[in-house]
Amino acid sequence: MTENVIEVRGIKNQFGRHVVHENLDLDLRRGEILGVVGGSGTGKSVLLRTIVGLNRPVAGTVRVLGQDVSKLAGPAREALERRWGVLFQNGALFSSLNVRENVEVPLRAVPDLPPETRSALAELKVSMAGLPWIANDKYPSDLSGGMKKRAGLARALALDPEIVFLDEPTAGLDPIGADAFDRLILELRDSLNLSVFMVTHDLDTLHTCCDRIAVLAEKRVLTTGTMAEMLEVDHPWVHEYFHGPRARAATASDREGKE
Ligand SMILES: Nc1ncnc2c1ncn2[C@@H]1O[C@H](COP(=O)(O)OP(=O)(O)OP(=O)(O)O)[C@@H](O)[C@H]1O
Repeated sequence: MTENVIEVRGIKNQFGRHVVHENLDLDLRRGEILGVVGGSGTGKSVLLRTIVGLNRPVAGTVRVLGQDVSKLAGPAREALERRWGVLFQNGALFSSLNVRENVEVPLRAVPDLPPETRSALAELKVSMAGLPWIANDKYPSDLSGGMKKRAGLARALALDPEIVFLDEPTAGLDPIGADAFDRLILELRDSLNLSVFMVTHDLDTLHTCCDRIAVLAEKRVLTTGTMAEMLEVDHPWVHEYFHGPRARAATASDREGKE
């Protein structure tokens, strides 16, 4: 049986009187790339933040790698956090640090790691994220959007995580850059045995990368399944999303790519 690395059960998120999630359930299976989609404001980012413990839900539980996130504190909590990496939407790099130093930030939590080893490990992750050697010494302001994403990804990979969270990784990238990023995610998943939770609006990414898709609507995960299964879902938003003009273009380009 496939092991779940994330189990979200009965989550409720509410800000003031605004209920964002109610009774939301979701699983991430080990080794899969799960694409999380939904209309603007359906709470995709809030869900990601809830799973990594940056947002405390009003009700429900989140288990990551078998542990209840809300019940952990101190060193146990830090130990669990070291088993995942997050790429936030804009890369969330420290502007005063160069790329190598940004990637070194999570590595500073590792006790007794000599500075030269830390630096070498950071450079390895930078290269795994597909950046050239010279990028190590560049500051975020000198990087293109695609390079910033890759630097953010290198930092997410710094501690050899089992799970990677990606918040709209291809947003703002041109189609060629987005396609290259999709392929990088696939390669890294395969070579590092990652499980990937990816919030995305990008239909090409869903086609190229995702094993399963979860649709957020009506305050919960309305449905999950493969792309083929999504095409059969009889719900107005899901139908419009997966059968609309952009979906047709993505399907066509996917087919061309495979010919
Ligand atoms: N800290 C907060 N305080 C109050 N409201 C919040 C907070 N965080 C999120 N929200 C609200 O929760 C809702 C969901 O936000 P979220 O950013 O998760 O949506 P999303 O699905 O990721 O949207 P988009 O696709 O536009 O990025 C929005 O209405 C947002 O205003």
